[in-house]
Parts: sequence; C-alpha cells; structure tokens
Amino acid sequence: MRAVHFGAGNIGRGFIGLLLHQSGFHTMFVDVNKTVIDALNERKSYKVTLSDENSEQLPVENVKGINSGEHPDAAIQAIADADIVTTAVGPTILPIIADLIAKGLQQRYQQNKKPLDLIACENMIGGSSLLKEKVFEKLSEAEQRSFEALFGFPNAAVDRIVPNQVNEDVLAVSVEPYYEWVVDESQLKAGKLNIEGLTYVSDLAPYIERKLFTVNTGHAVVAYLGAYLGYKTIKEAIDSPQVEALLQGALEESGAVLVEQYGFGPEEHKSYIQKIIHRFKNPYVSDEVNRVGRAPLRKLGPNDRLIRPASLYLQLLEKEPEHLSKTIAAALQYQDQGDEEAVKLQSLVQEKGYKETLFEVSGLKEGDKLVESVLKQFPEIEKLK
Ligand SMILES: NC(=O)c1ccc[n+]([C@@H]2O[C@H](COP(=O)([O-])OP(=O)(O)OC[C@H]3O[C@@H](n4cnc5c(N)ncnc54)[C@H](O)[C@@H]3O)[C@@H](O)[C@H]2O)c1
Ligand SMILES: O=P(O)(O)OC[C@@H](O)[C@@H](O)[C@H](O)[C@H](O)CO
Repeated sequence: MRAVHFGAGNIGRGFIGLLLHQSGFHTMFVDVNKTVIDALNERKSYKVTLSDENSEQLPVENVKGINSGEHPDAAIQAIADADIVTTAVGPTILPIIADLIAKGLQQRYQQNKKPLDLIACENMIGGSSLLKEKVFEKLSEAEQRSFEALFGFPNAAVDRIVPNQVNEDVLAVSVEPYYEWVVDESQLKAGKLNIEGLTYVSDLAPYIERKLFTVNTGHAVVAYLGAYLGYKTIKEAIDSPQVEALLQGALEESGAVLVEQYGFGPEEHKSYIQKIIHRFKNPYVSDEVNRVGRAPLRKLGPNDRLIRPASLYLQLLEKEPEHLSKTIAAALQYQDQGDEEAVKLQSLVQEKGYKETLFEVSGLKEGDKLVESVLKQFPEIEKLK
C-alpha cells in the first residue's frame, strides 16, 4: 500500500509516518524542506523515540521524499498512484498545497479513476473540508462533479505532543507515547483502511472539539500566560502554581461547554482534563512556549481554541469565562520576533490598540460580552507579575 504524506515535520514523521509504517505502508513524504527530503531519500528510514522512562526507539522504514518545490510532477504522479493521502503542514499551508493536489487528482482521474481519501491531520475544525474547498476551486465544474463521487476528504482529529526537535539527526523525532487519530467515516470514498491506531467514527464533532478545546485550549493557556510571565518552556510555566491554577480554571470553563454541548459525563470529562494536564507535565518532553504559542492570529480566530469555547461559555452558561478571557488578554500581548503572525499581531496592536485588534482577529464585534470580559482581564493579569 502506498501513502503520500504532505509535511515531513514533527507530526508527519513522528506520528502519521510511524503509524503508516506500522500498518505496512510505503510512505512518500512531500515537503519543501530540502535537507529533510534529501535525508529521507538517502536513508529511506528514521527512528521515532517515545519520551518516557524507557526511551523506546521505533524504526520507520520504506520511506522516501519528494521536494515539491523542485519536482512538482513527481508529487502529482505520487498522488495519482496513492492508496491514501494525508497532510500535516499547518492550517495556513493547506491552500498552498491545494494546487498540487488538484493536479494530482486530475492525473489520477485520467490514468486510473480509482477512489481516494485525503485526510488533513491539522489542529482545526474541518481541516479536510477546507482542503477540499481549496482543491475544488482549482477544478472545472465538470471535474468537480466527477471528483465528488471518487475523492473523499474526511475530517480528522489528531493528538500527540511532538515538540520541536533538537536532535543532531535531522530525521530522528521524539514524541510523547500517547496518541489519538480519529477520522470521520461518513466522508470516506475509498473505504476504511487498516491503519493501526486510526479510529473511524460516524460523528467527529465531539472528538475534534473535545481535543481542540481541552488539549489545545489548555496548551494555549500555558503558552500565552507562561510567555506573559516570562517562562520559556511549557515545563517551567506549568510548574508555576499560578499558571497551573489558570489552566485548571480555563479547562473547567471549556469543559462546561463540552459537557453541555456533547453530553460527556462530568466525571468522565474531569478525568480527561486530568489526563491532559498529566501529559503536559511529562518530564521527558521538552516543549517550548514559542512552539505552543505559534501563529497567534490563527489561535485567536473565531473557531479556534480560545474564542470559540469562551463565546460558547458566555452563551450556554451565561457566565464570564474569566480564565479563558485572561488567556485571550495574554495572547493579545504575545511577542515572538521569529513568528510572522506574532509580529503582525503586535503591529496591529501598535496601530489600532487591543480592542480593535481583537475585533479584527477574532470576528467579535462591539457589544459582544466577550470583548468586555477580555478587556477587564488586562489589569487583572498584570497583578500576576
Ligand atoms: N506537533 C504537535 O504536537 C502537533 C500535534 C497534533 C497536530 N499538529 C498539527 O500538525 C500540523 C503540523 O504541525 P507540526 O508540529 O508537524 O509542524 P512542523 O513545522 O514540524 O511540520 C510542518 C511541515 O510542513 C512542511 N511544509 C511547509 N510548507 C509546505 C508546502 N508548501 N508543501 C509541503 N510541505 C510543507 C514544513 O517544511 C514542515 O516540514 C499542524 O496543523 C499542527 O497543528 C501538531
Ligand atoms: O499545532 P498548533 O500550533 O495548532 O498548537 C500547538 C500545540 O498546542 C499542538 O501542536 C499540540 O502539541 C498538539 O495538538 C497535541 O496533540
């Protein structure tokens, strides 16, 4: 079986590539990072280390790479021949790879007309749907009609903490042992594949929202309030009792929304939260505040990990989401000169102030209760310093 995976980064190599190998696939990574692609083609294998007391090393074999900047035609042919296509490039890159994927599907349609599923493994609601929308924009109406029946874009939720790598070996990757990969079976066109560790479900919404609004909301609390208080790593930040209390409070707020919306048992959800906090504290994982806080414009978006649970909390619980609002206030002050979105955020703040910036990035409007709630927390978080 042949897999094509876009994005040979942390999740690509450390999670999706590993599971595909363990399920017998030959994986072709498509990336624009020449160093990584050259190394994949030279060695055709790499190692994943599980970050716990045993540091078990798992081999990943039968892998190759295509540098899509240099050899787009090879990537197009690989899509035409694939049994599955996956991505882990980041939500903002999906529109960029859509052109190549559209050409790959056109070639496939000409050459073999075999059904195919394409799964975006990104931290967002509706990642594969966005990819489909961007791919379909490149097609004629007639192609859209034919491709609709053959090519599925099932949404997915992926969970595994893979920090930025500091290994000398450019391919080696250390990952937390825990993982979860859930795919919406209702959107499949080629049918279920036997991939170890992948769970198909008929309704993805509870899974993706529980993951995004617990793991990623919690991570954002630690990163943005941690950065605000001067911490550099997730471990340093979460070791601070102040940050841990804010994390717990924010996850109770997003948890109340999840319990209300999806009917998770309150006790079951409490233990899910504790499991996530335990994962954040894994002493064998060294993660940086800058990685977890990366791309703050995306993370302050209307459907992302902060604004959506905070807005729903106000709407459904009719109370102020004090801890989420504190995190949004800290996120608006987040600085990282090496992060394009953080630089843009701070130049918006300079130009327009916090309130207008919040309107622009989050879609909130004058009169929305969340805006007042966030503004109220600026002086409150200052007291934490
Ligand atoms: N790291 C984690 O803990 C984690 C966990 C779950 C989900 N995710 C999600 O997985 C996705 C990838 O995250 P990551 O941490 O692996 O990031 P990463 O930066 O390590 O990997 C992204 C890869 O995409 C490649 N890329 C960029 N532009 C490209 C293009 N035009 N064509 C092909 N490849 C391109 C990059 O070179 C890089 O190798 C994100 O959506 C992230 O939210 C990450
Ligand atoms: O990948 P992002 O930028 O959406 O979010 C940063 C982290 O919260 C994220 O990568 C987590 O480590 C991951 O989602 C755990 O499954």
